[in-house]
Amino acid sequence: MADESWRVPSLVQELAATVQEPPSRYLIPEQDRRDGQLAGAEMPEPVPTIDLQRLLASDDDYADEEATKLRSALQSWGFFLVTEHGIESSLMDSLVAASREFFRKPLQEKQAYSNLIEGKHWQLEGYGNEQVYTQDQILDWCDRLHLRVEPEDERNMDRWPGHPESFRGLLHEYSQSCKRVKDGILRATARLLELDDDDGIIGQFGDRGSINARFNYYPACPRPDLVLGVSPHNDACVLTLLLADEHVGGLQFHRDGTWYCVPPVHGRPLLVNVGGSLEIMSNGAFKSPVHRVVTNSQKERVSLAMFYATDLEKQVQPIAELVDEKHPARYKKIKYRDLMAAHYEYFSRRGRVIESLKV
Ligand SMILES: O=C(O)CCC(=O)C(=O)O
Ligand SMILES: [Fe+2]
Repeated sequence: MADESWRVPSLVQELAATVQEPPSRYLIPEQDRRDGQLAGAEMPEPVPTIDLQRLLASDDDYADEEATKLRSALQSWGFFLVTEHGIESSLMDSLVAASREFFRKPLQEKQAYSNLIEGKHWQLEGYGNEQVYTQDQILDWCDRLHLRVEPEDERNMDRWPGHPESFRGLLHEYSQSCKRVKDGILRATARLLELDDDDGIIGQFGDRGSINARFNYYPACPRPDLVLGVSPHNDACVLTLLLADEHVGGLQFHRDGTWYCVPPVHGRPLLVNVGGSLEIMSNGAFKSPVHRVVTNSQKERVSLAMFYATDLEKQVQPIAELVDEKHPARYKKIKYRDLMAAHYEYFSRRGRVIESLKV
């Protein structure tokens, strides 16, 4: 039988502890690292910042002012910070601390939550790496813990770390708190598109809209000039709420041919970005930004992305109210289940599925 061991690379945390140089499978193409390209540029303006309390205020003046900022952020960068989101920073701190504690556990303990069935068949959920499709796929300098949080009855509790003991409760509580933030932003976004308030974008999720939590763990890398923590991609979901590392930067967004660095921010704002599903639903009014993560040689980095997406069986397509003779659909429709599958396959060869859906 053919040797398929390339499908199961080592965990990056183990590599980081043992190698002087990243193995060749992690090295990005020469042309992508020439001239210090990985360093990225400073943003030409501060990261757009939306005050959620003002955005949702009953006082129209405040809300209008914030909505104008939201429109501008959505149309320019496709991402923004949300402050005054109402989530206790102590809850965020505790969850981040619990996830760090998990990643620091001995390998054997973490392997109990592996994303490999019988040590070889990859699945999305659990602790491990990205799916490896081909032998020449360039691998990311990152381990992750991916958990389905909603629908609640589809939680695979055997993949949720039991240690530290607080982990499960904290993730549950955090996901409940994030929902209000996500709903508030989507309502305001629907208003910008002049969609019906009640149905708007939220109505597009279907009965079994999903939340997936992804804890990313980037060990320090001996050669950050040669690898990426996460390869360029845009998220496939509707909206992502990212809790980024407070102290260690690395996230970069692509705009007009330049990579821009997002500096680490204190005070626990959430970084929100438009997912590919929302780009399709808005018929291209809002673009899903391409982003990547670079590593550094000094410090590990941890982030938590919450991906809000539709029911897997739901067709993702331009919202009917936004399409007419003058504004034809600019994207083909696709079932979310198929979009997800294509997303990961395209990602593995550094492509973007959304490009293939443009009419
Ligand atoms: O770690 C980050 O800051 C971003 C991670 C990311 O883009 C993702 O998980 O989709
Ligand atoms: Fe992402």
